[in-house]
Amino acid sequence: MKWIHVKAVFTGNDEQLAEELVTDIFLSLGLKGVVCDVPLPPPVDGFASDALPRSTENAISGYIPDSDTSRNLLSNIKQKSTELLSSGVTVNITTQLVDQEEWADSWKEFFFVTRITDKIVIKPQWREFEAGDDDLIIHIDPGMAFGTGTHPTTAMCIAMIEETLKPGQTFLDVGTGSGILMIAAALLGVSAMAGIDTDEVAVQVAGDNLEKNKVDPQIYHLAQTTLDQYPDKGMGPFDVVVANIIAEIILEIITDIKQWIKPGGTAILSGIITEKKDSIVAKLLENEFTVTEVREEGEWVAICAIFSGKG
Ligand SMILES: C[S@@+](CC[C@H](N)C(=O)[O-])C[C@H]1O[C@@H](n2cnc3c(N)ncnc32)[C@H](O)[C@@H]1O
Repeated sequence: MKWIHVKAVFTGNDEQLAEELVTDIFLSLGLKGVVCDVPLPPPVDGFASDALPRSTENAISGYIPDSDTSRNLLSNIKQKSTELLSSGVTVNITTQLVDQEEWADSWKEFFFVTRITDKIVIKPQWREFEAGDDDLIIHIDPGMAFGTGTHPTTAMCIAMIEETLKPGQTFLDVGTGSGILMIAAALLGVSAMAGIDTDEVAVQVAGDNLEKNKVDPQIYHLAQTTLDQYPDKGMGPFDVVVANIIAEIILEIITDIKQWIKPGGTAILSGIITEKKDSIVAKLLENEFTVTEVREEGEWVAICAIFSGKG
């Protein structure tokens, strides 16, 4: 099936009002997949700065089916957009014909089979891969959640988990995203694990991915929560606690991690930019952790630390 991709580039003295008015036209006329693409502030701590380029113009886009009625619908969109001139909003509409598959799956062409360590390989569902005898395969569909495994912060976490986690140990993933680190932990023989995220969608996507990877639901618990609110489900304290979140949040939760890690347990902290490394190390030392490794890749730092306190 073919769709018409309709894009409205707009300008206005009050850009927020302009955005609302143009979005309203798209939604009221029933366009599908409406996306707002406006210049945003730079990503926090550079997360995803290497992903898609940030927009330089204000645009709303959406899709209408390519059918007999699409010409009428298009002229309706154009007319309503012209009427916005009286509110000081100028809109320029352009269209492009696309295939349904092209629309739904366009991002997938950028996601390949990726070997993270000698053992662990990440395989998107739609790619072919012939696994070796010792390969551990993570099947992943990130959907709307962070965590394809190709980001250096995730890749460093996976490598550190592989080096740290022993079969039969317990694992906590703070900020689980797509659930990718929990799947790695399951492949490495974890006996029980918990994953939490503040984002409802992430918790849902993580659940789907754990199921796709056939992880036994008896061994894990997922929750939408912060660590300080995490209800004890009888799994903790944990042998290994991972948090791949931005440095500001890691700084805040180190005292909570202390409550959930076993004495002698390992914390793996990632998502830290170089400038924030020293503040994280200092906070760990203040909280009875011994830093055993600082790994760096480009501007990203991952830290491994052993908890030497009583918990
Ligand atoms: C960078 S992603 C990491 C995803 C995945 N663990 C990985 O390594 O690829 C960080 C995740 O942490 C979640 N998050 C942010 N702040 C949080 C908090 N205070 N507590 C728990 N999760 C949080 C976000 O919603 C996001 O899914």
